[in-house]
Amino acid sequence: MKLLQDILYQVSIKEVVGSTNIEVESIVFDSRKATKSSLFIAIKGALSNGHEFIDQAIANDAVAVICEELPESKSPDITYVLVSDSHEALGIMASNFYDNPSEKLKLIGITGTNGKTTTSTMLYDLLRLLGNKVGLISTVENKIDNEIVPATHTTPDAVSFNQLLVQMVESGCTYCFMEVSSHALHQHRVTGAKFSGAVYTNLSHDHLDYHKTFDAYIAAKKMLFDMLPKEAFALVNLDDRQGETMLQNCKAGIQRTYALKSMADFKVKVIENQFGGLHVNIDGLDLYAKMVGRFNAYNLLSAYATGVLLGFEKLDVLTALSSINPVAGRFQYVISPDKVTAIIDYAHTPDALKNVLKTVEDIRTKNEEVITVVGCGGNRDATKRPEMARIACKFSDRVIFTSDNPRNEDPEAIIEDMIKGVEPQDFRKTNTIVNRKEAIKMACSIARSGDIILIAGKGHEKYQEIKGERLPFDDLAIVNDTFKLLNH
Ligand SMILES: CC(=O)N[C@H]1[C@@H](OP(=O)(O)OP(=O)(O)OC[C@H]2O[C@@H](n3ccc(=O)[nH]c3=O)[C@H](O)[C@@H]2O)O[C@H](CO)[C@@H](O)[C@@H]1O[C@H](C)C(=O)N[C@@H](C)C(=O)N[C@H](CCC(=O)O)C(=O)O
Ligand SMILES: Nc1ncnc2c1ncn2[C@@H]1O[C@H](COP(=O)(O)OP(=O)(O)OP(=O)(O)O)[C@@H](O)[C@H]1O
Ligand SMILES: N[C@H](CCC[C@H](N)C(=O)O)C(=O)O
Ligand SMILES: [Mg+2]
Repeated sequence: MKLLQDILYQVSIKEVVGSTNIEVESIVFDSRKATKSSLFIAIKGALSNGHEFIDQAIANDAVAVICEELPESKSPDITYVLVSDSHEALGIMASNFYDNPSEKLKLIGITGTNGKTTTSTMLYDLLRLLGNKVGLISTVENKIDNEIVPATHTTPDAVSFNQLLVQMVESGCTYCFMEVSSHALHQHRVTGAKFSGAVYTNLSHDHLDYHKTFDAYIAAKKMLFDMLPKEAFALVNLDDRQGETMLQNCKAGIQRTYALKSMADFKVKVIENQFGGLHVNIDGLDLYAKMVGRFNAYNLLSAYATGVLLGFEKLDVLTALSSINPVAGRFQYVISPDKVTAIIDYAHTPDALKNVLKTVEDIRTKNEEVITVVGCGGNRDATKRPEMARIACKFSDRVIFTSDNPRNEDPEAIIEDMIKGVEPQDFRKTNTIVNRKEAIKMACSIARSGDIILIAGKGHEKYQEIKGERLPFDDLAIVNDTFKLLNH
């Protein structure tokens, strides 16, 4: 229970109709979730306009409404607060309503196109190994110390996010590492939170369906750095073109860079990259890590730098990093008795796919074939489809185009979009099998001893989303079953 006037602290208000000296029991942005004494925030969304549900929220006993347009007919017992940006107001109010939980632990945000889950999970594992109670908010799962809370989004909505932080604080967590997606930043899901640090991984082609232009995508990512207070640290990848952009006008008192190629505060050198893992040199010290791929050298380095910026001893950080296991579905591989290697990887952007296939190229002997099974998600950026198909062909000997999560799109139409990117000389390498399970089975059955199969796009996901339904699906389980069946 909280007074509306306290929840409104720091919200930019244009007009108030009614009293703000009223008690609020819950804060909701979905009219269907309004109950007795709820505060309802009307949001103009991608699919519908929450302003059309104000009366429904009131019918469900909401006592106050936050909106960008005042309704023509108002209920006399309801307080209406007019704001210029409901999303922003929701972020600030959710934090106020839950007593600003982000101020009660060290919250570190990780943003960028690729590497967020890997880096935040590494940091969660690292800080636990260093003896702390830690929270994690990620695509794969959320964690309150060692309790798993299933994730629905990469970054939860403002209310769920603050609720998770409250649970972390109550469980004694002193750190929380969280992925901050560009959608979340643009929709102000984390506005109002106090970050102790922010990490930038990289920026490449994704989500142009939502942000429309690359500049708008950059601006969304930069919001995390613009939010940082003076006491915070900002850590950016200087090998990435937008690394320095993130630091422009950033108020964080500690600003540090990391890189493989450029001059930076934190540097890493890759000594060996093999299926067994990475041998790197960080700050003059050797690290043998279980992760595979040069891109993971960036993730290891940013995790190391974050550990050091949080005040931990360099050697302790490196020792802990060497024992951390890779994240599920990120370059996760199985080798059949017949020596066929199948890699399951969450690469669902052109850059990620290129990185993974280049890693395979680095490691392979060239006597074998690389067979890639790949699809693209429906209801997501369609312009990455031809790019991903072109890259798959460029770095593979054979490619099977298939479905990812078609969502509400026609899977065959998605594959047609992909095929537009195939260069004429590469057509002979390609096949289309719309059914993902059949595509994986086919890849396993044509592979000969020594060959490498890459199954890209779905990584850890345990479902396939088709027409609003999430059907059980598991790339890794299908590979294991097929290998068994084939006696490979
Ligand atoms: C495009 C997008 O990001 N949409 C997110 C957004 O929904 P929205 O505000 O656009 O919702 P809407 O359906 O148009 O409804 C507008 C408003 O009317 C309300 N409403 C609606 C119906 C009703 O009867 N009553 C009512 O009050 C809704 O509750 C909402 O407040 O806000 C919702 C609450 O936070 C999210 O669940 C929803 O995520 C959708 C499901 C989604 O798929 N999002 C993906 C793209 C996403 O966010 N992905 C990123 C990761 C991407 C990456 O980095 O790879 C993530 O962070 O997960
Ligand atoms: N630092 C990196 N640079 C480039 N590619 C990477 C990097 N780290 C991981 N990848 C590739 O991107 C894929 C996704 O990695 P990860 O899940 O860590 O990214 P993410 O940013 O969390 O993605 P999402 O936006 O879906 O949450 C991996 O499977 C791998 O192919
Ligand atoms: N967080 C990403 C995940 C994409 C995963 C891929 N399997 C797909 O469905 O496109 C998104 O929502 O765009
Ligand atoms: Mg993620």
